[in-house]
Amino acid sequence: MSQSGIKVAESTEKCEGLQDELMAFDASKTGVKGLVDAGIDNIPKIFIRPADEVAEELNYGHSNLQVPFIDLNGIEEDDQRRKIISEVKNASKDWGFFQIVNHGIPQTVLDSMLDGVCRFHEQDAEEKKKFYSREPLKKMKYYSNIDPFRKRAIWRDTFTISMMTSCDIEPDELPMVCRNSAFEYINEVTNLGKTLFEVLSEALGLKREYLEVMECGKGRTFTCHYYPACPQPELTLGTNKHTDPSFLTILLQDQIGGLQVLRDNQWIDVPPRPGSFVINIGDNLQMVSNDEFKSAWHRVLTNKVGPRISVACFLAGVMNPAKVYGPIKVLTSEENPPIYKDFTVNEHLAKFYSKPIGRVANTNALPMMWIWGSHAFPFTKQRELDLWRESTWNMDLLTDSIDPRIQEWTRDNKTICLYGGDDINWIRRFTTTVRGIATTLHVPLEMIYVGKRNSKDRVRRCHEIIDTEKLSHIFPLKDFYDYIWFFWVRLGSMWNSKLQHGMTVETDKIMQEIMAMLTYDGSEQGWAVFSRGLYEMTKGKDDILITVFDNFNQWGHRVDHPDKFVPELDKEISGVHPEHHCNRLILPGHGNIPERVVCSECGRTMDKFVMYRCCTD
Ligand SMILES: O=C(O)CCC(=O)C(=O)O
Ligand SMILES: [Fe+2]
Repeated sequence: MSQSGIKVAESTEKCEGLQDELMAFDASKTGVKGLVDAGIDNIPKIFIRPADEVAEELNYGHSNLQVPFIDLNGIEEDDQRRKIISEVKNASKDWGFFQIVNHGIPQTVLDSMLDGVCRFHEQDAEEKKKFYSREPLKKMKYYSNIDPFRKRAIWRDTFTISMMTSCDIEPDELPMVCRNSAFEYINEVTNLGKTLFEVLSEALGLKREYLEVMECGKGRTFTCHYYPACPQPELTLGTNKHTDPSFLTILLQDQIGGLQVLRDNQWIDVPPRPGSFVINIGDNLQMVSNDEFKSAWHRVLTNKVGPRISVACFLAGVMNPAKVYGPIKVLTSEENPPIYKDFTVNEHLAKFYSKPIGRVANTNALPMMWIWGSHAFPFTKQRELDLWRESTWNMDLLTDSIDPRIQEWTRDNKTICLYGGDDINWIRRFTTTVRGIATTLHVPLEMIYVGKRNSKDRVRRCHEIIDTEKLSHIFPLKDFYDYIWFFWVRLGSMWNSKLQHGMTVETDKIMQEIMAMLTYDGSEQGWAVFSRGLYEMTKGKDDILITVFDNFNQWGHRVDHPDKFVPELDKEISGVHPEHHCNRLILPGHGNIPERVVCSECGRTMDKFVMYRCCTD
């Protein structure tokens, strides 16, 4: 593993000409299952692995060694627990992989989960297509794993239940075909995760609750794979070898087989064993344990028989609000200094998705996905530059698919107001005034609150009040913080992406706008952005907006058509010159920090300070 904690699998084959085919396959939304149902005998080119990758795979040997098999029976009895802890410790150090039985989850729960996943993938294609998506905020999505960051399609379809940023899921959020089985499975495996983290903590010589207190078990994703039988498995081989970007992975596999772990350059089968789970240490646990535990390479071979079904539960740690993890202090010493830098779950995921499987690696693959969604394909530096060239600063770029209502309002050419801050008195005054003016001027206005980063409790209270007093639209109350997080993470990604391409606030208009948004968020004040459809935009802060709207009588008469509202407002806002302003741009300390930044409003070089903060409110 490199210092950044990323393991890299390289291949040199180029794959020009496949992109269109990959895109068409993705657009069909029927996945590999769709191809098999259509009765193909020869697998499409997009699945055929290049010669050098095949050669590389053939370089490894195969061994009949046995993956450690650990019986958890009696885990609460002292003697037995000591034995289990010692077995888990050895397996985690030497292998990073082990299988467990007698974990306490009834066989019926495991069987129903596998059945439910099978039903999901084998349901009517039209029904399944409704879930086809890669949107980060979607809790439930299905996609065929043309892993969008790589260049070859993988012979499998996947359905994920994501609790990366929020903790809970309600049964009615799960698809009908597997609702009860999935809900029960999620709860059982979550508890098993707690038990395993306790054992792993003790295996590291730490207090039983250590890893749980570090919240390693948060940020869960249940990834439900379906590997159809393949007519030519020798041409596609299987999934790329990889390590998991999690703390821990709890995997349930059916009886087909195909999973292998790499040890001393030899592939070793991880055989299906009824009633067992496969447990593997992820990259994050390797890093916080300072290499005491290993995150092992593994892969799944494609098979002539199938379908093979597996469910991987990734326990990835806290993503929102970003939590910084690093080698656990008591596990390091002068003789054993920290091998890894501090990291956030997001940063590590971004690195994971930018591993160069093809020749061209782009460390920005995940941020690109966040900014442009699937348009970012094939995630190269060149594509990133082209996308920036094509982008203009408008509501679409600012909000993308965060909330479908915003897209609808944009299409309907409505005037949209996005506003933020966490001062409820300002919010009350601002929303009431602006709505009153819009009514007077017959401007079709939709206002939506986008809150403030790092102010979860105050923003929650604002949300509740805005909702009760019907001041404006809000993001869905239950998951509001996920939406707010994503809104700001996207803006942060845009900033970093521009910075990496050498663009600066002085020369780049979009960067000025992004910076203005980030400085609004860094201030204690309220702010708002107005746009008419995809056309004009204007924005302003707290006191400037209040001044402009208080003076409405002096300029309102010029708005003789709803389309003139935003341009006239813009003129007014630009005419107000506050006597004093001080902008603050707050960037995360572990990201890309530019040497020099100029204020997007006055052009002066900004002073740089270092801030440490212990909490998010
Ligand atoms: O399907 C499997 O057995 C393993 C899948 C896997 O490695 C993964 O999803 O990361
Ligand atoms: Fe994996």
